[in-house]
Amino acid sequence: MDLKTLKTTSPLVFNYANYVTPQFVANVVNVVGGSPIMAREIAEFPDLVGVSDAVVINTGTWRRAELLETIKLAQLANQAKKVVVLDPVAVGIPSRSVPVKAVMADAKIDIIRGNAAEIAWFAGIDFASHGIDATGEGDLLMIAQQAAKKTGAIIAMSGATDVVSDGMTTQTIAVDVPLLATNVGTGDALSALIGAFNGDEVSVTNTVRAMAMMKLAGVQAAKKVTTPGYFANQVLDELYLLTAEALETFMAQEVKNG
Ligand SMILES: Nc1ncnc2c1ncn2[C@@H]1O[C@H](COP(=O)(O)OP(=O)(O)OP(=O)(O)O)[C@@H](O)[C@H]1O
Ligand SMILES: Cc1ncsc1CCO
Ligand SMILES: [Mg+2]
Repeated sequence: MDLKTLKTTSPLVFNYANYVTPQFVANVVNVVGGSPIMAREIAEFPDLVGVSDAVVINTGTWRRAELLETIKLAQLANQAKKVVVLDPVAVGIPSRSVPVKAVMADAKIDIIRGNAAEIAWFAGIDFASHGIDATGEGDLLMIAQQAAKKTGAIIAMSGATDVVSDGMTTQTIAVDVPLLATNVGTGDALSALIGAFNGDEVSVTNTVRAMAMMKLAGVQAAKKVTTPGYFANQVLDELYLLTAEALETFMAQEVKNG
């Protein structure tokens, strides 16, 4: 959906969130006009999936005791034909790949959003990382395309250059806003935003819209503040203020076909 539709229909985004950043994630969905809800109780999943437009599964603080529940959530979303976004935090660390492998084996993931190192793991390509951060260099377009082909999911790779690919169509946004990487949770929030924009239809364009929105909010915020604490709040304000017209103009200028 476009931003106008998002603001009028307010897609409900069910975040199976990590316990580090849920407040920021919920606020990002809220300020753009969506509606966030968080939950971990399996007894609630059928009801919550039923009323949701998107389900976003973040494995950042997974627990083995909750693994079957996580799989069940993805399956319920599949059955209800709700878009499923996976945020595979630090999946390159072997213990962190356990929930990702399990969910992908038993359910269909529509969109995977991660940094370059996380996406490279799906492509089977080495890429340096340090905990939750990507630190290496590589052929980003090729990595995103490979990951899309191997998983069958739309890949949303974030970083100084954002890359979105379904294996056939690949689009990039090469706009460097280093402050965007200073706030822990910007990526988690971006995954939720991707869920919101894909709530009516899963597509590369809707995924690029979400990536462009976060990037443009970062560009605008960086014009006003220069330190991380204020920046995180300014990003929320810019997301709140952004119009559908400004977003489409930014996309026309900055989204390139790869
Ligand atoms: N160096 C950078 N320059 C510009 N934008 C960046 C940069 N690094 C990240 N971003 C932007 O920050 C947002 C989050 O992407 P990032 O790759 O940092 O996710 P992440 O590593 O999963 O973050 P987190 O784990 O903190 O949630 C995206 O909108 C991305 O475009
Ligand atoms: C710091 C951190 N640790 C697990 S999840 C998370 C938030 C980044 O995704
Ligand atoms: Mg992350």
